[in-house]
Amino acid sequence: MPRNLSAPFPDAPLSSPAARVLSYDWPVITHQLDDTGSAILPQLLSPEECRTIAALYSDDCRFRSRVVMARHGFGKGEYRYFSYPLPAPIEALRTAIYPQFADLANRWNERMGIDQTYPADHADYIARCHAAGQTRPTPLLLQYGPGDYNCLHQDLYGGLVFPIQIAILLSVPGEDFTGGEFALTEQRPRMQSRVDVVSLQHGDAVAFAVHHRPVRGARGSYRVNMRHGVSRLHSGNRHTLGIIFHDAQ
Ligand SMILES: O=C(O)CCC(=O)C(=O)O
Ligand SMILES: [Fe+2]
Repeated sequence: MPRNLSAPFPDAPLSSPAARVLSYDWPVITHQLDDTGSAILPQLLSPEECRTIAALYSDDCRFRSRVVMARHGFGKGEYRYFSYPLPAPIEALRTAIYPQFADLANRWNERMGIDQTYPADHADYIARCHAAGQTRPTPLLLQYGPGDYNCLHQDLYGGLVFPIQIAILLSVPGEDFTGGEFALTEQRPRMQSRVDVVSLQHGDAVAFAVHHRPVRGARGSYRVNMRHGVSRLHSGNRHTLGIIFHDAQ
């Protein structure tokens, strides 16, 4: 990787985002994710790291594409997909977080009868994605202004799907922006949909189900259909970093 791509992020192993990943209580987080469909990783990024990553938005050479949501009926606001090589801390987070969720992802697929398994290392999973033609990186930066919103959606980019993803709030709620709440919906068979609003603080990550998740019922597990989105911003600007673990076709 050319050195200048990682230049804004001097290596500081003990305080790096990837090292911080190891300090979370993963059994508690994965239990909560399994139980409710989402879990918060408090302060995954420091205020300084949030600002540095949000500022990448205007750096054209970091990205493979830009999507203006209104043009596609996706909402209002825009996002950009990073190109490979990813900025060092984003690559490091993706690599460090994936193994923490791989077991739960395998258990979910088993319970839902989905015939996809996940190796312990992200590099091995990405090699599978690439062999299946899913070669384009999916981590993205999103940018919202006043009145912007993100319609309920699922981040599916081909047949291979890692069932959990994360989004990190890079802006300060109540200060940089108002409104703009992260929302999850759960569509249950023969029942009305349920919504969860996940209140995030600056630097918090939310881990959530991408597509389906299993819910325990009286006769074993049943599958619910998940979507996520962002409610309308009332004022200000909001940036998020999305980390999706499968690559795109
Ligand atoms: O801006 C947000 O909070 C949602 C981002 C999102 O849709 C994603 O990361 O996939
Ligand atoms: Fe998304």
